[in-house]
Amino acid sequence: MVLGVLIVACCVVFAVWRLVKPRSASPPMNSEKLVSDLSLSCIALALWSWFKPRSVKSPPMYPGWLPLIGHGYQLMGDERHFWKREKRVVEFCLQNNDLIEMRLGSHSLFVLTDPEDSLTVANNCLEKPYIYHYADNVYGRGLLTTKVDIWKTHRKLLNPAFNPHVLQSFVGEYCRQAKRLVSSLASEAGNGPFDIQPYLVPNVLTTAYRTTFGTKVDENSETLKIYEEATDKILMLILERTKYIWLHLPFIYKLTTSGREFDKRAKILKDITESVIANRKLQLKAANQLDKLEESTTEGLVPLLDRMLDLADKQNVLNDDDIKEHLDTIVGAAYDTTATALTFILILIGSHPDIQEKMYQELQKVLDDEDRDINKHDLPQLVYMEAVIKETLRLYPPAPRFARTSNIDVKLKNYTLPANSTYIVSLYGLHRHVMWGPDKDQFIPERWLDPARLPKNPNFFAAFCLGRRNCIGRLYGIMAIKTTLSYLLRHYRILSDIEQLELQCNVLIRPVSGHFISLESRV
Ligand code: HEM
Repeated sequence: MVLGVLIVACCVVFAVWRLVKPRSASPPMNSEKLVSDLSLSCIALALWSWFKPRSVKSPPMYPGWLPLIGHGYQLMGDERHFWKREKRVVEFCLQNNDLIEMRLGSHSLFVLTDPEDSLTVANNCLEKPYIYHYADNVYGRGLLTTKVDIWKTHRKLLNPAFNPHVLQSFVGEYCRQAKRLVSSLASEAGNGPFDIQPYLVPNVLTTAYRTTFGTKVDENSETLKIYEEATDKILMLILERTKYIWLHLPFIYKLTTSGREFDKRAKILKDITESVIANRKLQLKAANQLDKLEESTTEGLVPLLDRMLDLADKQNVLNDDDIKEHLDTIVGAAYDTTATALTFILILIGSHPDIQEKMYQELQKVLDDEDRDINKHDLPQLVYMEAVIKETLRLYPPAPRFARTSNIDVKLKNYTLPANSTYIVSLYGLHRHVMWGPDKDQFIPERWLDPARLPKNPNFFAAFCLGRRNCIGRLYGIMAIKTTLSYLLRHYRILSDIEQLELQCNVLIRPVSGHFISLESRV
């Protein structure tokens, strides 16, 4: 170790001296020298990262790390490869006392699957690490990525916009979109397996867009398509940047095609959202509606944009940029997660006809066998359906991990982790932990109806994240999913085969293809 430190120190001193030594009397530096200096610096860095002293009591290191790049090279490849790799890391973590170390470049990442340690990290490390800030010029001020001091104030301001009373006013919109989905799927019924994701994504996006922006947009609208494509591409580019460490440096990223593409797509989102905000302001001003907002009943849909404009108007707390980035974050965080959750639910109930039948019977009972719209009173009564949703999200949490950082050391059960590291809590791993019992890998919705079959702490169901910085849209998501499922189940029998399920991961995990879902008309 001492030898290592000495070698590194000598190399660094030599490299620095060669780079900075006065050259007035010497000939101009030629490219050969420059290359040799740079190579020397790289070797020094490599040696440093190789010999860098690890604390005596460090968690086990995931196998295969290399100097300079750490484990970065293992993440390269397509989205299937990425998920296979992540799953292997999680399995290694579960087998090694639920805490391991990895390196991205020379930066330490600690992967956790221990329930108590995960909760400690979730509650005490509220700051998001640098990888989240790759999204800064799109979502920077939004709740998901913003700095913790801003987050604390803004989360308090926005929490009321997601309370049950407000969300109940969205049920009419959830129904409208669910009915549209049912009719657009009619052509697939009885025609064998098909990919359902392309139906679900624009449908849920329309719901999210309308409840957030309030504009009358339908799912075939050109704006919505452009918005969806831009959001999709942005999420893909963020993941690409995370995987390839040379793209981490902002000045290099700016020069790449990906960097330019990112800026282009960010501008598209910005232009769409800014114009929606400006139009809405004009409309509301003309109708003098901001004043009437507080009197609004649960029946009328008051979009989140109006609530934010109201906050800006009355309390002068949010400016237009804040509002824009909050809205884009909410739509971005809402639609793909919810559509992916729905896809997994359909695959699972399509593979378990008995469970699907129980859901259908419960639904018919709640609706008194009537062919009527779902309302806000029906949703809480769909208890078995909620168990199915939770059990699906336990086995396949669409966002399979979250990351945090802290500028102070973090004390866990068996280790104290150094400040400024990145902590990755694997929600997928947490949900496959032995605390769920010997049947942890099986799909058993009934476990949610029997507290004895659940972990003692209900927070260990973490599909919507853990601790204080959890998902603000949890209830929104569950209500939208329940409404959509209610309409689908009443019209169709779903068939699928879980054995064929293969996963891939960009930011979310999702089926490689939804080709194995088929529908049979119930009427
Ligand atoms: C099944 C659906 C959903 C799942 C599985 C889900 C999951 C999550 C997870 C795991 C996080 C933490 C992410 C992180 O820290 O990296 C999160 C945060 C967030 N989600 Fe969701 N989400 C869902 C639906 C929604 C919906 C419908 C909305 C909005 C309408 C939403 C808005 C947000 C926002 C704004 C955050 C950031 C919260 C903060 O930091 O204060 N999500 N979600």
